[in-house]
Amino acid sequence: MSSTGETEQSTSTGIPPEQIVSEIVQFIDHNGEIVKEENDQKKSFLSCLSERADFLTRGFDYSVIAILGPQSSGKSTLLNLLFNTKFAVMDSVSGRRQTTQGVWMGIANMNSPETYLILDVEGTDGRERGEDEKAFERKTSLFSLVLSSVLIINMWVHDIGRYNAANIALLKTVFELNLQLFQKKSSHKTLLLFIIRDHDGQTPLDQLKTTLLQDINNVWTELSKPKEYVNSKVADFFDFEFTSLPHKVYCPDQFLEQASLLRNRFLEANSDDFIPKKQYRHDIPADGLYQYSNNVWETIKTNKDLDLPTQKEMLALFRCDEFVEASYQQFVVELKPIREKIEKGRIYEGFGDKGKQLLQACLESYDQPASRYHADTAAKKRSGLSDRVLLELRTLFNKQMEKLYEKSIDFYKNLVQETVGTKKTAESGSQLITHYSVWAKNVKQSTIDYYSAIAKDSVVPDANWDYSQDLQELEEKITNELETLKENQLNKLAKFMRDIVFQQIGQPLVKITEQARDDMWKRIAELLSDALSKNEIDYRKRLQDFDVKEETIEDTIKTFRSNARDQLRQKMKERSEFLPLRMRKRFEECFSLDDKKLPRKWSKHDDIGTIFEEARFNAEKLIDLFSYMRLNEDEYEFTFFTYDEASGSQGSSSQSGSSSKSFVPSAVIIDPENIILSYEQGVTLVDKFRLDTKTDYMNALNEISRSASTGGVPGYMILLLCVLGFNEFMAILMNPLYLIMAILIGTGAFVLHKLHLSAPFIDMASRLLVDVMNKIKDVVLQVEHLSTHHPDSRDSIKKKND
Ligand SMILES: Nc1nc2c(ncn2[C@@H]2O[C@H](COP(=O)(O)OP(=O)(O)OP(=O)(O)O)[C@@H](O)[C@H]2O)c(=O)[nH]1
Repeated sequence: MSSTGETEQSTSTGIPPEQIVSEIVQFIDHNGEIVKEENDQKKSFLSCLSERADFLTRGFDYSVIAILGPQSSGKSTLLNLLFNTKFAVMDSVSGRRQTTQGVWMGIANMNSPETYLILDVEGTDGRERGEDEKAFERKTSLFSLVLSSVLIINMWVHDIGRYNAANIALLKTVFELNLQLFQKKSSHKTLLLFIIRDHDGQTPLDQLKTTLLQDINNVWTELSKPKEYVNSKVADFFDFEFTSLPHKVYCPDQFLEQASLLRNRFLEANSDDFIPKKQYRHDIPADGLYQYSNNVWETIKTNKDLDLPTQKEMLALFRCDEFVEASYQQFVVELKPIREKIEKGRIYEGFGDKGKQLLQACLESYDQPASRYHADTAAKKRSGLSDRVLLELRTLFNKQMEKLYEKSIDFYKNLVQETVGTKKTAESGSQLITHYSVWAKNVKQSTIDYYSAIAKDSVVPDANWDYSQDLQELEEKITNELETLKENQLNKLAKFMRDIVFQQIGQPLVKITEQARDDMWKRIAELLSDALSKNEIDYRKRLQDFDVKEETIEDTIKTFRSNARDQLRQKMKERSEFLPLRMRKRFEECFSLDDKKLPRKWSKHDDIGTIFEEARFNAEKLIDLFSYMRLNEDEYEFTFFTYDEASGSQGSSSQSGSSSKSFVPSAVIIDPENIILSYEQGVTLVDKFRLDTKTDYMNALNEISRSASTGGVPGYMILLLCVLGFNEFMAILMNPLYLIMAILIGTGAFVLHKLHLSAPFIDMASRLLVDVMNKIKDVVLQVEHLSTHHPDSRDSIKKKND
């Protein structure tokens, strides 16, 4: 019969077929190979287990029960009855032959809180295997012994007392193998449950039990034991239980009844006669059983020395790696949103605590299954997992720290910005930080505090991550930034103080320069000195706020004074740009206005030359005044430009008027720093000014000559004109042409008079007349000159005139 014979089993158990769960799988096949799904097209133990979460989550809370015994001794029948499994049972009609091949496994389906994994092992003493029988029997027996906590020894009643019977050989094998295992150190006893089949009751069970125990002891005594176990007893390693079942065929009802009673002993954990007590259980977690079974069988198969602790370690290594991976993946998923936030350049607040939480969750999820495995191995793997998680967290921590560094710099910049205002106003220099050194100290501390708080918050507790170097770098950076800012602020303060001084002296300076009195420099020097002294106190106080050394303060004040001088020179240069206008004004005040400050009316009695020269001198004096800065008392009387009466060729000689004086630089050694207008600029000014005033001089002359020529006509001359001109008057009246011309001229004169244009017209006409007269005069003089020096030519002229 094949291994899938199900029909007979379901009927023989008496359990309704629908309640039977057909979860039996071949773990080791007839050839001693572990059944793998892909090879055999059969369901493997692995895939069967993977569908049984209820079993996998049992941890240590399950028992493995295996059955050993002669072939066709009703092992599968019994297992199915006890555990509601569906192991294949031989069809008795087809004869006694091997049904169970290799090792089958199934999970008990008993409607009980207890969980059993049942191993149905190929019968011993079978005809099918032949020569290899002993070897295979040893291997499967060893495999069953390693895995199971309860080992059922199934035996025929008639085999008891027969020392050569198969059951004795089986016991010997089991004991030998057990010693082999115990040499490698074991932890608990295994229960050997003897089930005597076809017990007809003729020999009481107790007697059978005694016989069996005798046999057991004999076998144990005869065993060649390792040194350390020479004096050991079989009871040191095994507990024994004995029970019997009636003949299944002859007494089916009693058989089922007894089987049912036996079944009950697997249901109630609290009952005294409960068979698979906890103390017999192995320390292999349910979820590692498959891997462990695999390892054990592979080791047995290859005839290697079976070292159970090593097997457990190997299992732990394998399983713990799986748990590590599963826990780590879970950690990666939970870390994802945090990672994304940090990688986007944002700060994750409370990173440290969150990290610790994730680490703990990860380790807890690992510990739960891993704690059931080999403790040292599980601990090592746990430590590896912890390191891996911490490394990942550390990478993110480093990124967060980089960002935090940048953020701290921004934080610092914001603090600066808040104090100095917007960039625009800061650049314009209007914003000065008061009490700088105190402020800077606070800003630095706030930035450090900001960094430290988040950094501390980002360290996973107990991770021992150090950020002190970064913090030190930040401190240095902020110190440097503050130094630069301090320089900047000092420069701004210097400018501010300079501006204050010039704001204060600005208006008075304009007034003084406009007045341009001879004591102009004395007044400017006093003005500047007052302003400097007044502001110096404030400046010193402000400098002290910057926590600068005393000598630096002194140097700064010196620079402040010297810069003020420079700026004054600059201001004076600006003021000197209006010099031509001021000179013109000064000249006109003197030349064009009389003593009563009324427009001057030139008469032939006026000494134009002297007045003109005096007016020009007064105006040109301004060039000297504005050309050189005189702030010291001994410099007030100093002249930079002066008149050189002797020289007519150098510098700017007078081109009009009566003066031939030149305007030249003083021979005194001067400080070039104080020069406002250079000599060349002065000469250019003089030249332009003199050219400009030449017209004034000419106009004055013209005005005098005009007034001389336009004096009143005497009355007698008018009477004489009437008497002598009577004929011409009448001729005009009589001649229409003359009359019209006279009317036209008369009308023109009347219109000019009415429009008040007669004076300009006369002025123009008289000028024209004077010009013509002058020209005629020049021609006459030239002719005279020629005639005096060249008589011939005079003769020739005379001749010509003749
Ligand atoms: N005499 C007797 N026969 C039984 C008993 N239990 C089962 N059988 C019969 O014995 C035959 C073999 O039963 P299995 O349960 O297949 O025996 P097995 O030990 O599992 O057989 P293998 O797996 O091949 O070693 C079947 O025909 C059963 O009906 C029993 O208690 N006494």
